[in-house]
Amino acid sequence: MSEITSSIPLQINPDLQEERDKASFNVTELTHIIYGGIEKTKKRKRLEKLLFSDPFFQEYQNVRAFGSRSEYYAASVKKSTKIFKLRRQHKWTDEEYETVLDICHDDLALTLHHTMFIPALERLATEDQKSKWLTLAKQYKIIGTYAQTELGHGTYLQGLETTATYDPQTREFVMNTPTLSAMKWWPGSLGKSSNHALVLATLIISGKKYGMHPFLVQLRSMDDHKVLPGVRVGDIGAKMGGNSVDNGYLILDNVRIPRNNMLMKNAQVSPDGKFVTRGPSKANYATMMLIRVQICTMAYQVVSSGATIGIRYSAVRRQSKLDPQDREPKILEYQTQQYKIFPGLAMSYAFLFASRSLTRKYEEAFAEIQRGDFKSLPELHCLSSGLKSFCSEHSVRQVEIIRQSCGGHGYLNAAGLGMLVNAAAPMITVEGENTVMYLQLARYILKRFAGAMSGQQLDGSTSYLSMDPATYVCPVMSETDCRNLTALCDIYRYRSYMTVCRVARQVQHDMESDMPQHVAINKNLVDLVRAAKAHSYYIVVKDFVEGVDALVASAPVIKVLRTLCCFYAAHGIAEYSGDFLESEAVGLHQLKWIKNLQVSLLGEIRPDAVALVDAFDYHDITLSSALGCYDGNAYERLFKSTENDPMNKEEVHPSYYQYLKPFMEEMNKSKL
Ligand SMILES: CCCCCCCCCCCCCCCCCCCCC/C=C/C(=O)SCCNC(=O)CCNC(=O)[C@H](O)C(C)(C)COP(=O)(O)OP(=O)(O)OC[C@H]1O[C@@H](n2cnc3c(N)ncnc32)[C@H](O)[C@@H]1OP(=O)(O)O
Ligand SMILES: Cc1cc2nc3c(=O)[nH]c(=O)nc-3n(C[C@H](O)[C@H](O)[C@H](O)COP(=O)(O)OP(=O)(O)OC[C@H]3O[C@@H](n4cnc5c(N)ncnc54)[C@H](O)[C@@H]3O)c2cc1C
Repeated sequence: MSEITSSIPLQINPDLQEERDKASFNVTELTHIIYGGIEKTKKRKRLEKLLFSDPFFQEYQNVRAFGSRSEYYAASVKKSTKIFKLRRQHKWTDEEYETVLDICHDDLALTLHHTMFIPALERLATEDQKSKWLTLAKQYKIIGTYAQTELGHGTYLQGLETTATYDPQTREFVMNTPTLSAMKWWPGSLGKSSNHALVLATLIISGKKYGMHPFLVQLRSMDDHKVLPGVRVGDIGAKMGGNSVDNGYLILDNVRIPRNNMLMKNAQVSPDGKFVTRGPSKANYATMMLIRVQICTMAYQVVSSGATIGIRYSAVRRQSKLDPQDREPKILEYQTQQYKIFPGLAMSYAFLFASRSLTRKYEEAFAEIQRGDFKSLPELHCLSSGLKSFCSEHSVRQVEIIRQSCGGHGYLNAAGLGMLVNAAAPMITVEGENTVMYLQLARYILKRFAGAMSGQQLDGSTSYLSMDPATYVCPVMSETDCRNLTALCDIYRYRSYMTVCRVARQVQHDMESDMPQHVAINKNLVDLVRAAKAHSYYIVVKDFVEGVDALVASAPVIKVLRTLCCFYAAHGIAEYSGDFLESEAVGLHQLKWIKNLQVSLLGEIRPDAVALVDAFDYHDITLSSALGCYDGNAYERLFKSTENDPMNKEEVHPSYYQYLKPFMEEMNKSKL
């Protein structure tokens, strides 16, 4: 017993080293591909070194694990301000700053200032307004949030109740929260951190409503951070996760702001109260679309972090017996363990390619929109809505499966997986609740399908809806065909086509039976979501296949990625086999072959599993997991983590003197 210490061995756990030694490809080459080249990897490493040379970043983890809500929030404010200062000092570009946020792997107290407040100013303010407000925001002379959601409405933006009534006498807007349900509720950084908020409110001029518009409202004094007259603001309380952020409530009572505080890029109110719009009516929704695109990248980061922890731990954890003559095997040897974790590994690479492709499309469309050309907006809105929902839903579910695959230790905070699941869970809700976003995509697909039926030539992500289904023959004719990525992609495309076609015909049939449109739609909502999911799955598989096909890399790297891509596609067909059979994208024979392939691919991925997660190159502080550390010394790190537990500070806990001791004394004296 005396040999048991909590010190961490210097060497890599031999079980993990053994895995690294048998990798079939060069891990560094794949890391460079993931981060977009050698230079970007080097830059990230430099930033990592700069950040983590400050002991605060290590200490922060203890506060996160063991601190009170208030201590955690304070440490998070400290971390945000440290990063802001470093940004100014080193003149980081936006890209470098985003890399730093990725390295931190955290939703920080003041992150919203950068992720939403600044992008909203960039998208919604006029040039004059930008030169004032954006400059102040970028110099951290004001700290802001994006206050849209209310207690009564988040999804239905037309139902927002906060009002901005124009007063032409004083040339001001009067901001009001007319009811309990109208109070802003949820905005991040609102409760305690921000001194300004971009408040989305219904514009009223001379008693007439003009829809939702953005207004810049000062909430707190710039001298002492005290709340300004007419403003009531606070924190909404502890959440399942993300407790470093002060999501807040806000009540405005006749708060007057100058006319120029309405962000007027897309619509203007003249001094005498005339309303003029420019561009499409949804132009003010631009910031949400950006974040939806970013959520796909976050989903990649979430699932790849989970896969890293699950796979490294499974390579060092030994349990039970496979061969009765042999020692206990690594749990990674069990086929069932591989079946739980490898879908998350394959998904990581699928989402890497899909989010990269979506980001590229977003950047191209954004450049067009800046030039006043809005033609790509509907396609981009629907693509980003679908992929945001798909990537968040699948990543959160998969990380929870990985957490369960780590047995009891997966349940400890020190494993990092519970925190990851809880932190990532809101991706499903924020920036448009997933079902609602899938339905936006479904609505677009139905319209495009109707267009195709009437002979329109379609382009973009829905161009396949012009296909003639009669020409479809399942491209998998033999077991070997199952490895053909193009064939697998065709199967997804046809499944999607048939799912869309079926629901479109049903809606049409219901409407032709004299059902009002809204009744017909509501009667088919479940199948509409199914169609949007089928379309999104097809896009992700297509992006993965095309991404791997376009790669310039060594043969071993291409081979391992093709294997993963094949597994990702085969696994999806096996998991949703009912849908694929029902749409006749595959028959029973093909399904059997694909299921066999899926299982045999587990064994092919197995030798490269650790190398494939090493390629994500997450720093130990970023992962924040005793189970997933690079050196594989999971038990030592778990034991070490107990040192920081305040419960272990005293040999005898104060509750003993307060409760247990008197209780024991009473029990011992008792005659019963
Ligand atoms: C942060 C660091 C992370 C580092 C990563 C490390 C990883 C590991 C660590 C784990 C940490 C994970 C972190 C998790 C992150 C979680 C928190 C992140 C912080 C997020 C902050 C959140 C902010 C918010 O939520 S802000 C509020 C967002 N709100 C919404 O999105 C509202 C949703 N509702 C809507 O968008 C609309 O109302 C809608 C679309 C539902 C309906 O709108 P409508 O006005 O009623 O319109 P409708 O009649 O249906 O349609 C009309 C027409 O308009 C078209 N339309 C709608 N929207 C748009 C649009 N945006 N653009 C273009 N067109 C649009 C629609 O399609 C219709 O068209 P037609 O059919 O042609 O008429
Ligand atoms: C951690 C976190 C951070 C947030 N940060 C911010 C922020 O910074 N700023 C901000 O403004 N907001 C923020 N929000 C709010 C967030 O944007 C909303 O919660 C989100 O848009 C969902 O809206 P809701 O809560 O009104 O859900 P609801 O719309 O009430 O959804 C509840 C249920 O109703 C269903 N539903 C609703 N409408 C329909 C429909 N038309 N068809 C079918 N089903 C429907 C949904 O599918 C869901 O199942 C945040 C939320 C969270 C959890």
